[in-house]
Amino acid sequence: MSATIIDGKAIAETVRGEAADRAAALEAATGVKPGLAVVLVGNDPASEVYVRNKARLTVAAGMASFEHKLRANTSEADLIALVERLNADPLVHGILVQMPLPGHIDSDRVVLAIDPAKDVDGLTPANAGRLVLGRGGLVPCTPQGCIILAKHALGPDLAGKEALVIGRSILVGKPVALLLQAESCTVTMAHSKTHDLAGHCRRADILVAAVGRPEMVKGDWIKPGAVVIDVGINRIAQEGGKTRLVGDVAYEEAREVAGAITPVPGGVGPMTIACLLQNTVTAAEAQVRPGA
Ligand SMILES: Nc1nc2c(c(=O)[nH]1)N[C@@H](CN(C=O)c1ccc(C(=O)N[C@@H](CCC(=O)O)C(=O)O)cc1)CN2
Ligand SMILES: [Mg+2]
Repeated sequence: MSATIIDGKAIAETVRGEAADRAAALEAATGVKPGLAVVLVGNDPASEVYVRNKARLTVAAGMASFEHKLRANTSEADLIALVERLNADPLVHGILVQMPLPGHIDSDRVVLAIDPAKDVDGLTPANAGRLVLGRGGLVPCTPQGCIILAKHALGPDLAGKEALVIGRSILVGKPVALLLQAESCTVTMAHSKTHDLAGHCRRADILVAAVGRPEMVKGDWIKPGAVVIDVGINRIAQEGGKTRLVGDVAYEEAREVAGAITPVPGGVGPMTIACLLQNTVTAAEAQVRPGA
């Protein structure tokens, strides 16, 4: 049996369309155009591409985009001063500081400076706390994307499913585990110290791999019919000096066993920006109509 391929590109297009409709409705009703500020420090080539795509898709969704590109040697104090200016700017409803930051900057201190109402990455302690408590707030983008993709494969009710999350990062592993728990899944979090990872994988109806290790999850680790959500984006060298993108799952093997699987590229990645646009509209709506 060959798995259904979950088309993240097409699903992301639909989600971006919904964000564009909500942005247009907000502007028509209030005159306020949602605005997203993206801050990039340094010239990491992958980050430059992501930031460029964020700006392009923000404008395409009818929102305002503000790009701030800072030199790699920008001080932490200057970066925080920019974040504070963006917090106070009424045209900016969402602020995103592209990760990773250069090593001399403490990303925790920078994230802490972001107004939680504008924290469209959902990374501030206030929003992370709300997620733990199940009290709404802005939710990290990639984890939201993972849930949307899982529901495309399984339908809207994930209750009772065995879910395994490999990886415990603040950006993906921890929040996706909380979101799966909120969907009434039975959630296990695996990481580098987990014993018998393959055995845990074989019990999972939903497997989320977010570990950053190319093709680590093998086909024979997967429960037949499981939904596999591959968050990994690993660039590996090929013959002739070329590179190829692969996920954390050995795709060709896994698709023979899984019921549904996300490809890399074209799976989770496009959902990250689509959910960012949704969060930007959500943040703008809340700032324009507080308490609504
Ligand atoms: N502040 C943040 N920094 C980072 C985040 C984030 O959510 N917030 N996530 C990643 C990077 N990222 C967005 O910022 C991102 C990664 C990948 C994609 C994507 O569409 N990937 C494509 C493949 C792209 C390629 O060829 O390299 C895909 O998977 O199809 C979008 C956004 C880390 N930093
Ligand atoms: Mg650092």
